[in-house]
Amino acid sequence: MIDAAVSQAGAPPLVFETHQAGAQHYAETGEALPAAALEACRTSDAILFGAMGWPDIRFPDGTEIIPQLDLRMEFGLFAGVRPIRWFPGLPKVLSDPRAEGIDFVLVREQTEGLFYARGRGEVLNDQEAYDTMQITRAGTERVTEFAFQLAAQRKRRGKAGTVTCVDKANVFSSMAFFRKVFDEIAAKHPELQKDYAYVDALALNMVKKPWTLDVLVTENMFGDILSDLAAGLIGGMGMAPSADIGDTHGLFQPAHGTAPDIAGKGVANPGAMFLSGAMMLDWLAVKHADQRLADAAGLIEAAVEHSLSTKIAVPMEYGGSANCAEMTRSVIGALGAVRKEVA
Ligand SMILES: NC(=O)c1ccc[n+]([C@@H]2O[C@H](COP(=O)([O-])OP(=O)(O)OC[C@H]3O[C@@H](n4cnc5c(N)ncnc54)[C@H](O)[C@@H]3O)[C@@H](O)[C@H]2O)c1
Ligand SMILES: CC(C)[C@H](C(=O)O)[C@@H](O)C(=O)O
Ligand SMILES: [Mg+2]
Repeated sequence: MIDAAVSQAGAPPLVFETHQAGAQHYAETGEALPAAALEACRTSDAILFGAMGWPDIRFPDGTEIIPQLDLRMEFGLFAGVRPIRWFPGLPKVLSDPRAEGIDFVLVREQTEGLFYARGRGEVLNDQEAYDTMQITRAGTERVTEFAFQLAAQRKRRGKAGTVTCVDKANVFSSMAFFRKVFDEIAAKHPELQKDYAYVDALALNMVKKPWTLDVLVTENMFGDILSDLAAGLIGGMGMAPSADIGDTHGLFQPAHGTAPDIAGKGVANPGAMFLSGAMMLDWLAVKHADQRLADAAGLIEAAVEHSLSTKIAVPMEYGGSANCAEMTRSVIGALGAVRKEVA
């Protein structure tokens, strides 16, 4: 898919190197993220990551295999960028016609928050267990600044230019601190708007009036939960891409997991993987100042939309009959059609 789009956009071919990692690889070899794979991630221009978690990440001996969390920490991938957009052909989960205007981006802090507790949690005894939330000034500043930069880009494309701080500042000191730092960063962007929402109320409004949302910035665990809720607004995880962005590295992966309930049947919707690939090309286009890579990203997005809107292939996830291979063929086939439209 990516090769075809890159070629049709007239960009030089990307060089792919494939490495194994994850829970299944660990079960087979005793290694979760081999040194060569980690080194390849470090030295590559970008990391395209499959969904991980086969069928669970926790092994009977207590070992946890979550290479994506390791990579977020290793490369400081602090911004989890999770866009949600409705386009024709996606299920209309909400009956309100304004739901066709759903187009927002969740920016999830990914190096601290409640995930700080990973590997540090304590089960004191059979009655008590603790996990600690960490919010730092540096961590909050960089993710909030990222969210404002993103809102500025979106404003140039006609969006509202509003960043909403999603927290629980009414109860937790750590979250009140998150909001305070958010405010300081917001003050540096007077041309953009800021807003606040408690995470519980935001969850309500994400379902009641998601078309009012633009850019959301939030703590790690809240972002994890809200990004699945958000995907539900467009029919499920199958069109929910994700980009994990740091100062030097970018990792691109669908927001969904390994879908054990349907695994092995060939029925998964590959859309989130395609759109994650498009996010990677967009990011590489900026990194290399090469518009052709952005064009390739645009072709993939347009081909996914064309394939769905013309109902050439309706994924099983949405009650249609197209399996993963058929969806893939349909979207690759649509690349040619959309290129002619663009030309
Ligand atoms: N980014 C990741 O790698 C990631 C994300 C979430 C979960 N996981 C891991 O994946 C495993 C399964 O987790 P889970 O079941 O809670 O979440 P999941 O995202 O794998 O699945 C949730 C639901 O969405 C459906 N679904 C997901 N992707 C789909 C697709 N492409 N097409 C159609 N339907 C799709 C599944 O069938 C399931 O009903 C766990 O080990 C978990 O830790 C990994
Ligand atoms: C699998 C899990 C560790 C991961 C997370 O919690 O970040 C996933 O749910 C995600 O959304 O990327
Ligand atoms: Mg998740």
